[in-house]
Amino acid sequence: MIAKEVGNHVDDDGYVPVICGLSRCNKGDIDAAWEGVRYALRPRIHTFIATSEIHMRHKLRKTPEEVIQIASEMVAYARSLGCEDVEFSPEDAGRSDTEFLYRILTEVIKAGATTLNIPDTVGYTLPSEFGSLIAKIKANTPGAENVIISTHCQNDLGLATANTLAGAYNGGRQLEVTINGIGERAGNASLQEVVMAIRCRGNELLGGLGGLYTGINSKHISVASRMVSTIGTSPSLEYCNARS
Ligand SMILES: CC(C)C(=O)C(=O)O
Repeated sequence: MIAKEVGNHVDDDGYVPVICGLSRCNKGDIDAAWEGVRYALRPRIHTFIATSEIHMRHKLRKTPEEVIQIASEMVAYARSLGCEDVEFSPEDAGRSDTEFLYRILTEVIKAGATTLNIPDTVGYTLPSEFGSLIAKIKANTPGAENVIISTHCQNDLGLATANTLAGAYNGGRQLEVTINGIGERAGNASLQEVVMAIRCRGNELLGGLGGLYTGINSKHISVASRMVSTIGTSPSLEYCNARS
């Protein structure tokens, strides 16, 4: 329904939203995601697999080579369904070996990934580290110049917005955020904080890169924020409750 209704809406200025389905790196998930998004004018499949040592060894029980093979096969599989827009995430990238990230990202680009999303899944990095990770991925991943680099920052240490901005400063051109910062545990980077930081300081602070801007009409943010706050508690409250 979302794909058919929202995904077929063309704004007055010609903008059409991308409708994206998230899936683990397996055919069943990817088929289900494709079924959910395929009726949109701009469908996308976002597939992910963990790349940190701790996740590969204890959660996936796979070797790094097996993880690379699964990731590239599943990105190619998503493309083979007719989906021209495929996002790939190396889950727990913030705690992954950077050399391994370059290798897996190189392979998924070859397999057809169009966006590389870099998640700080457990909200562990500091802004300097996350910014440097984005810069290093851009510099050391062959083919990265032809895809969009994206950030996905969790807020466990209260740094999701700062990390997202550091990612943008270092070349991230898709920033994954949520209204009011809702999300797992302490939440994700907050849309309103990131949008307003870029709006207020993007030209000045990020001017060396030609200035940054978003296409978001900030006048609608407070209405959206109030609406979302009526249907759930805030991430920080959930986080405190979970720990008390
Ligand atoms: C699936 C990915 C993007 C994710 O949510 C995370 O790693 O936090």
